[in-house]
Amino acid sequence: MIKLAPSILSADFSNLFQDVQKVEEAGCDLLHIDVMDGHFVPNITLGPPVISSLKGKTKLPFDVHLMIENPERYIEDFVNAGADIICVHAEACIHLHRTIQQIKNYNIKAAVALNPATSLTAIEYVLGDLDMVLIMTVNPGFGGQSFISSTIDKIKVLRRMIDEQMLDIDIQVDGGIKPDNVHLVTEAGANVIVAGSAIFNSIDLKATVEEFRKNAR
Ligand SMILES: O=C(CO)[C@@H](O)[C@H](O)COP(=O)(O)O
Repeated sequence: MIKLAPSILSADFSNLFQDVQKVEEAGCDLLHIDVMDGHFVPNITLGPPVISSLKGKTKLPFDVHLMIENPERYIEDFVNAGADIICVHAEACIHLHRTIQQIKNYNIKAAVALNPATSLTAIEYVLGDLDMVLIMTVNPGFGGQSFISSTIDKIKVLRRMIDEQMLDIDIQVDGGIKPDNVHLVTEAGANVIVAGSAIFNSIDLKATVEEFRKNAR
């Protein structure tokens, strides 16, 4: 069974709360919140005040994906804003192990994201400390990009690493995932699916969510 995490990057920001309600009613599992700083990625999005404005208004857990440099400086702010999962990029952390421990000290879930060109060796020695690994299936920064198929092998190798070590870690994928290609990532071993444009541009949200779940089997 997959978990579906709509990426609010593709939501209508002028009606953000209503869009969050819609994805909750359609049966999604997590709210994927894309935080971008204009440095680590070219785009700028939102920060803790927007996240805290949604807290308590939805039952969906907040899955906060930090596409920012020096994320260790802001972990406390995002925890206070209501993050349930914080994901940092391996490429953005000088002391990745320390940053993961910093997140876990708040008793929330810790995740690490890897860009398409980053090897799994970047997380080899911290894998046992993680609740989730995010394999980026596009280069981070923008919604609506095309899925990069070379990431499928990376998902397969990661699934093998997790299973061999008998760890309980989610594999999340993010970027260019639609109902018609979701099987590629779930067959490879992913179980948490981020989808932005496919969800928020859908004219029949419930049907799209069902299609994701059916095709992911
Ligand atoms: O983090 C990102 C992009 O950096 C993603 O969360 C995208 O927002 C996913 O959007 P789609 O590719 O599904 O439209």
